[in-house]
Amino acid sequence: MTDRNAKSHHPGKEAAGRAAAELVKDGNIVGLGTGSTTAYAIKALGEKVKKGLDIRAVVTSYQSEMMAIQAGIPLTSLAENPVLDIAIDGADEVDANLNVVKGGGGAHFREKVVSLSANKFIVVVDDSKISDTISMAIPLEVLPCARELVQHQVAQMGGEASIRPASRKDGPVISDNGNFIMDAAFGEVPNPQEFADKLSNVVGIIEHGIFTNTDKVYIGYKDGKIELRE
Ligand SMILES: O=C[C@H](O)[C@H](O)[C@H](O)COP(=O)(O)O
Repeated sequence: MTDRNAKSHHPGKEAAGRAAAELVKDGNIVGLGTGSTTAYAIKALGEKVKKGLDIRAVVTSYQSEMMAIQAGIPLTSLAENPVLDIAIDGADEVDANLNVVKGGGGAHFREKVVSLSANKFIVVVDDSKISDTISMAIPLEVLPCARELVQHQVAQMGGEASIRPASRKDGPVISDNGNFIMDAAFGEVPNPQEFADKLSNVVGIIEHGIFTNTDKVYIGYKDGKIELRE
């Protein structure tokens, strides 16, 4: 997993984020994901809004809310706009069939709600996120009182779920929705759709980090070049 607190400029992430921002059209309602790569898309959209682009955005976290406000992007909600034209978001791992794993920042629940509300779901990553097959531990948002039950059910599926420790406080990472974030290691996940369905049946998991609804992925490289997969 990348260093989430790294503040240094990342040309690959910037190239991918800016490329996705180019897809946004005047009048669009836009879903804004969370994380360091989406941050570049939010910045680029803010620059376009200052030049007259008329959009409204639905955020996926306190982080993207703060970034959008700072960038001057007008906000709306799914209550007011249940169907979004486009959602742009980062990912932690992308497989050869554009299945992605998200939730390295614990925001995948609202990110999934927003991505499934959008007509187009665009993923932005740097090339370090690409792999043939999903193999990272899958982030889970878990109801706190169900943590032991979730660990037990994940073990029955052949995995091992652990509570994600917070880095600047004692105890677990608490999501923006007030739940625990756990990470479940299963090794390689060769059939993400089937596996996602199984995880959705685990009682106590509010949402898992496997997304199978990606339309396009922009991959940014260190030299600023971009690759589009769709
Ligand atoms: O929970 C966090 C989100 O799913 C992020 O979009 C994902 O972790 C990728 O973040 P980054 O672009 O910072 O690597």
